[in-house]
Amino acid sequence: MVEIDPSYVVPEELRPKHALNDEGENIPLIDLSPITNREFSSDPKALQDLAHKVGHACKTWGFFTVINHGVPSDIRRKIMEMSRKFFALPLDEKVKIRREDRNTAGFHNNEHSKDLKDWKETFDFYVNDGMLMPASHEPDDPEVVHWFTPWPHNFPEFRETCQVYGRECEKLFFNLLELVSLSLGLPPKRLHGYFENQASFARLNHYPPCPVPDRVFGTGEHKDPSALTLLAQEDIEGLDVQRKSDGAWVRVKPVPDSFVINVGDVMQVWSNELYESIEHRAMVNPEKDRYSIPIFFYPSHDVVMKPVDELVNVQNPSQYCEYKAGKWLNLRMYNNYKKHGSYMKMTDYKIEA
Ligand SMILES: O=C(O)CCC(=O)C(=O)O
Ligand SMILES: [Fe+2]
Repeated sequence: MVEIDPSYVVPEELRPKHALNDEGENIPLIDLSPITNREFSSDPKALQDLAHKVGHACKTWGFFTVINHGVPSDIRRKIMEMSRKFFALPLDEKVKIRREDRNTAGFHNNEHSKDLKDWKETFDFYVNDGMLMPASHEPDDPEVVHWFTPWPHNFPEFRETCQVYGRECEKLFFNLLELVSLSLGLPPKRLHGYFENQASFARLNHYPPCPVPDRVFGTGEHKDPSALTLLAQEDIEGLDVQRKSDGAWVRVKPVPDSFVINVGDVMQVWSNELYESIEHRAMVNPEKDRYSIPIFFYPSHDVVMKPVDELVNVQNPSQYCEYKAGKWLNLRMYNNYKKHGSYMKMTDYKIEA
């Protein structure tokens, strides 16, 4: 048997169960051309239909794939190319821009999900570089600091491409946010203000081939902290999603030039659990390098997270304690990094029934 570094090996009882193939009738595929091909408001019926599809996908799966989304394919191809080039740099170059304790931007090859090392290397960058974040997760500490991305030296094309890609995905994100808001019966721009000084970040993931793919996770089973995540993957599959109806793991079939969208923890709170953040993971394979790029759209640090008022009433009381968005992200990063038990969950902030 091939031996690998034991810190990657998943204990027998937690070994990933094989995922079912997504045969098309599973994770919803949504064509966004009604909003990308014309003015958003020009056809209210098409818009409502689309919002309905998005709402149904959020409720039943928490995941859906979008096509005709408006993000130019050449920009997407370009960032995948830059990602390959970056990870092909010598390790001693990459570690010069290694991520620090809380400020997670930069290179990392030691990612833990639930106390295990993930079989991957990553580079994180902020969509709004230099954004404000709380200095610590302590609720009473008022200090805020700027978080910057440590960009690789002498590689301006990499930085430019990442920044342009972030801006393009942001447009798609705001379109999706309108659809999600409409699907919840809210005004289309009801949630936009929460992203004025957004703490969103993108992650380039590189999963090298693994001789024992059934004994490791590329990215361990987890939920995203975001409001929504937009994930670009290529034709090498590996993303598995836990089906809400029966808990089975389902492999997401890569659709060319699509994005996989998922509901994150913040949306779960805003929607007072009408929509749930769903567990997912990435698996690796024995022969091929796999690259993926999630962007986690996250609100401004000073936004107080709680279910939106319109969705709370006597029949549906708020299920969550109020918590500052930046404090929560900071706490989750801190706990992940320090390897304190399993990762932070939004459900830790549920109001006891
Ligand atoms: O690589 C993938 O397909 C998924 C990665 C992921 O879920 C994450 O980085 O949060
Ligand atoms: Fe994720």
